[in-house]
Amino acid sequence: MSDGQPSPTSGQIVVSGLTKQYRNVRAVNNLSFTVESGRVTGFLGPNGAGKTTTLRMLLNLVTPTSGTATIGGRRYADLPEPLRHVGAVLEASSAHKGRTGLNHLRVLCAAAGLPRQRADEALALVGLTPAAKRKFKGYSLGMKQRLGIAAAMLGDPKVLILDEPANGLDPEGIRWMRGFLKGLAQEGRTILVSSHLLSEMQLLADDVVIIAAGQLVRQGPVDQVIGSMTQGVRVRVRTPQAEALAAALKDQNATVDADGQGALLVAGVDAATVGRTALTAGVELHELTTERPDLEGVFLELTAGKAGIR
Ligand SMILES: Nc1ncnc2c1ncn2[C@@H]1O[C@H](COP(=O)(O)OP(=O)(O)OP(=O)(O)O)[C@@H](O)[C@H]1O
Repeated sequence: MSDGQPSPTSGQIVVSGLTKQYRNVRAVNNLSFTVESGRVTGFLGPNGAGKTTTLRMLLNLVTPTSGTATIGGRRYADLPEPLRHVGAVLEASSAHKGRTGLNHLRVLCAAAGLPRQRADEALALVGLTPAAKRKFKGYSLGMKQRLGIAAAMLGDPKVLILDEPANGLDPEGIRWMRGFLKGLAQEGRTILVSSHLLSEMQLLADDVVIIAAGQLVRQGPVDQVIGSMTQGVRVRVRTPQAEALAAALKDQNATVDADGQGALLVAGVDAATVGRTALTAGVELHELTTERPDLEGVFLELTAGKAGIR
């Protein structure tokens, strides 16, 4: 759009100054972030950080104490036909035990005024067609998760919001989920996924929003968030003249450790400085690599001291 405003059909999520005060706990505290279309955004935080409360406010299931949360510029409550805009899976799907997966979805279609064939289409989308006529009580946890996603996809929404969708899934289920969500993002949809499985987020998410104790800690593309961390960044260097190089680097106030496999790990200076120091000292280099911490390390560092139990 030329004026830069999100249109009602856009899938941009904007959370602005969002706060939820329960009697004794400020579950969410002046939280602001944006989630863009065409990307998978990981919503991360330790237990009790306020992720579920934020998602519930986004979906009008919890009333904010202050602040706003909008999807395509509108609050969820103001969306016409919200199921056609936003699909959500907040907990493992529940359905009438004796009902088949297909019938469960048909009931939801009828209630939402959606065409009946959307039930078959949504089942096919999540690969559950072979189990369409089986009763829900016989579904595995993975199948229940897929059925929950099928229900969220009934309205062919532009925005999909999932709370811990990988919980309880086996590696094959997690792999399927990753491919499925990435595919939806490639179609231009907005995918917001909460998780505490950081290693999974590193494989799945394009962007991350990290919160702790109800507040924003960091937001941005996964690579940038990891790259912005200076602590934990080290330079791995291999040289036949380790002692000479270590001495020259220590003169630059770098910290130098042996990695036990014949290389040096240098902290406190960047790779360019290590290379220049080696050149000046007449030291031959066989390897010079910058090592960044993974998302797990970044997450622990960013949320350190912000206890999850409040
Ligand atoms: N209805 C409620 N009444 C009182 N306190 C609540 C309520 N819902 C959540 N809280 C508190 O708000 C804080 C945030 O909870 P929330 O469930 O949003 O966190 P979370 O990040 O989703 O955690 P988890 O990863 O453990 O699910 C917690 O301290 C929780 O105990």
